[in-house]
Amino acid sequence: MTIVAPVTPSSKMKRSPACTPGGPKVREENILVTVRMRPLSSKEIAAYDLVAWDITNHTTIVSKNLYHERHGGSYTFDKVFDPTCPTRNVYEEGARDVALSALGGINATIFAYGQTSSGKTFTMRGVAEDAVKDIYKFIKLTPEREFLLKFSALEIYNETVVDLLNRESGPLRLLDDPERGTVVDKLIEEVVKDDQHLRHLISICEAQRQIGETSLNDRSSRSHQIIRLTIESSLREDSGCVKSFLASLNLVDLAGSERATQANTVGTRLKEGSHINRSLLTLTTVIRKLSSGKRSGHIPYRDSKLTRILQTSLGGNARTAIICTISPALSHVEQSRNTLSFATSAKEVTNSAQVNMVVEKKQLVKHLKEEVARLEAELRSPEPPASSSVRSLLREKDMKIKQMEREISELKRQRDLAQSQLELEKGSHKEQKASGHHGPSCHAVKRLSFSTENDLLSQKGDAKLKERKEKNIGGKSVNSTVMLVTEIRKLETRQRQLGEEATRALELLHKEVASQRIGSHDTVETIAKMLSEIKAMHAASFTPDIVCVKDKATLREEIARLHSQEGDISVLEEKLENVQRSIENLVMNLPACEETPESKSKKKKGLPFSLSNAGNMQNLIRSPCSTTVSSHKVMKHDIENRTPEINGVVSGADSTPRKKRNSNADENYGSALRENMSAQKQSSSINVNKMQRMFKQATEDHIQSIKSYVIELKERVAKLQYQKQLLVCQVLELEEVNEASTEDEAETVDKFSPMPWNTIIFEEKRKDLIMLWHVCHVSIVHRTQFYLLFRGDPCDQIYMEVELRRLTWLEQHLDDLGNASPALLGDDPASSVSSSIKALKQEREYLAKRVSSKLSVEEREMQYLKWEIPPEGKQRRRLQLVNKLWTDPLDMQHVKESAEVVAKLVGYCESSQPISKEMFALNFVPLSDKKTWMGWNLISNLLHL
Ligand SMILES: Nc1ncnc2c1ncn2[C@@H]1O[C@H](COP(=O)(O)OP(=O)(O)OP(=O)(O)O)[C@@H](O)[C@H]1O
Repeated sequence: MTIVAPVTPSSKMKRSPACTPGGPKVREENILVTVRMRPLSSKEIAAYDLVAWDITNHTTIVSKNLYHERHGGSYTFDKVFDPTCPTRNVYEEGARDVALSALGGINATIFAYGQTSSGKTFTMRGVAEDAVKDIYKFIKLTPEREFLLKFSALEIYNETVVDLLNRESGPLRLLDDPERGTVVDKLIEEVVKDDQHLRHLISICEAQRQIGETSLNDRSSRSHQIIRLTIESSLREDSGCVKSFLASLNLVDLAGSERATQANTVGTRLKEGSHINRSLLTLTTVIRKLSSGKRSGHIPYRDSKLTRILQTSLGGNARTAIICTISPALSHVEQSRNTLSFATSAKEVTNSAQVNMVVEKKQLVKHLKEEVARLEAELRSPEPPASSSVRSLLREKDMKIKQMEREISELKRQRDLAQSQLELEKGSHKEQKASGHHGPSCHAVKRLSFSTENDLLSQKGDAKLKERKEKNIGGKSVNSTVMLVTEIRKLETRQRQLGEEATRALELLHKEVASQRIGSHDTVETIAKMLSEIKAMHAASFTPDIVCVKDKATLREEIARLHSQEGDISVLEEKLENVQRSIENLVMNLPACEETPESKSKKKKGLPFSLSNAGNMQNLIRSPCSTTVSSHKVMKHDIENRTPEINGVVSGADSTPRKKRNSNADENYGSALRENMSAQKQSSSINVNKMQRMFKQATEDHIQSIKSYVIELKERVAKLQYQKQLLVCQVLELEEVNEASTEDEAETVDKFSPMPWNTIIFEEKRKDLIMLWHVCHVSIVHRTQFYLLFRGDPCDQIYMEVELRRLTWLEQHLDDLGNASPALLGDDPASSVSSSIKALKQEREYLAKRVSSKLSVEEREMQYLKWEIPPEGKQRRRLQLVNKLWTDPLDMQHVKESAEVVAKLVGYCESSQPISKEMFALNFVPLSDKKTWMGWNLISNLLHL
């Protein structure tokens, strides 16, 4: 067989290869998806199992639809291999092209996906063997290149990464490398000597891998295995090429998805199964998301170690082939269907593979040395290598440079001339000024402002002299301006040819002309500057009513500003309190006098914030109302309650009238006091009552004015505080959003961050929940009720989120317990995973007892048939039935049907009182009504571990 450079079948190419600027070619293509169906196993034959699938052609597989009510459908892939097909064919048509891409610098990944015992390991073993053969054949056929192969292998067992070449190194960490993506820390890489060595390394890994016996597979792989071959190749030394191809080939044998009941797993196997299913669920989710074109959205690569390590191979810089393996047996038809639907999604995923090039330092140094030597030799040789055309080109350039230099020096000369003329002119202006004559601009100003003076001058018979002088001065000015303008024109025509030097000269001349024409240029500039400063000051002193928040930085600045104002605010508040106290004192100490009912009501109305009305004041101060509205209210209030003569004085809310009003009030107050004193001193002919009224009036007015000022200030304080609160809230919200979007260890936060609720998100979250229920061995009654109650209504979101949070915590908790040493578990036997399983077992037994009472004979028979419960078996049929419920978290049909059966058994469907969603409220307190909610005791036991 001849090995040719790997190519992508043209049918698979989505786009013609694009050229990355300065980089390698990028090609976007779909994942290559093939399906392999193994023969019926001896066990299946012995159990008279039937073949449930037909392979109608090389690309299509169809369900035989033996259960007419549920099964059916046909699936098309890049290739479908029947049970008679040898692995060599599977490799050639489903993996070789991709595998050999690694030799040309393109990352490649081949993985086998399928149910347990479907033939993944069987297939991958053959694929690895064939790939090794082909790689070494290719190397042999490419003598011009030098190849360096490095081998590494790992397994992911119960979410722990282990080095298969060095098991003793313990669990390995995953690191994020900005360039290389996820990297397995301290994973050993062994340089491969030859094909025999490579085969040997692969066999070591096989021997090291976690294998366990399940009822479905005597040698079931309990871990995901990734064999990585890094291939670097460069042209041999004498070629002078410094770049090498560098790529990895990943051969991935996934652990199989399994139904706990079918695989009859308990204890360790069950825990393994949970982890396997979890990571496969993440893989499925990643593939589903990538296939639905949601590449820009969040792809949960980080939810499992498997997807983290394979990230590049899933929608990234790699070519990928997936071989999906299925069992032909009818007893596994649901799992096969799941595999096929995974394969269907995978077909839609596109990768953007590119050729990865590296520069070998050693080769680069060698290449540079050679280059230097060559140049040195050229220099030493008597005849310059440049051709005659190059020489003439150089001469031409030299001439041009010289010509430009000449032009520049000419321009410089002209500029100097213009400058010296200007100097001269300036000097003559000064002289004229000193001798009492005015320059043109000054003269013009004088003409405008003091035309009478000129009239006088002409009247004095000095007109001729003046005219001559004017002509002389003005003429000189005009001449020099014209000359300068001409210079500018000249320069402008040459400007295009002469770069910077001309531009600078031109600018200079422009300035000079400008200063000649506008004598007050500087003044204008100063004024403009002042204006802008004034504007800036205005803007700075203006505090916006509504703070426009654009980003977090703006917010932080705003908060800092408010913080800095806080000191002022507290001082202000203190002052306000003092003022308020003074006001209250004043009110208390008002001189006693007879009060008419009218004046009483006036007083009451006019003092809204006296002690008796303090509550009112609080309300006004706390509310974030608009200043204008409340101020307006107050002012209106003031005006309403002011005596006519004082109203006449007070006309507005600004400080000037206020001062005026205050001083008026002071005067009134003072005069009243004086009058009062003199009244006491003098005779009783003066009306004391009238005096007292005047005195009171003046005092009240004084108080009112202070009060309205105080109210205004307090409102401003309240408004500032409200603004600050608002900003702090906004910053917190922004920070939450930021944290949620950070793809880091805080992935869990992201998982629970609120996002727009739609059916797809609901379905995804529900799938996560179902898996978590399974992994945490949650009561199946609880699962049923939750499943049936929450069907995607937007208001269900909170319940889903809370349930997810709880279960994630619980899963973690159970995980920790699982990893803890017996000593750490303490004496309480209930604090373990096994107690949860036991509780679930008890629940199943309890439900099994209800099968006879809750299902009619016909219903029972139907269910037995549907759930494939044989008439005879070790266990009672009803327990067998219940044991089959809620056992496959990946199969949504199974979940739905399980929920329906459990609902019947607990009488959920009959219940006249619908279960309220609030019972799933934010705590796990067991409900007293066991009839409605019988699952709580079990789940609460679990959660109170
Ligand atoms: N195409 C095939 N032809 C013949 N026998 C096969 C084929 N595929 C698988 N088998 C046999 O089926 C059994 C299970 O296969 P294998 O161990 O490869 O399954 P698996 O999918 O890797 O299972 P697990 O996920 O449990 O590791 C093995 O005995 C294997 O030899």
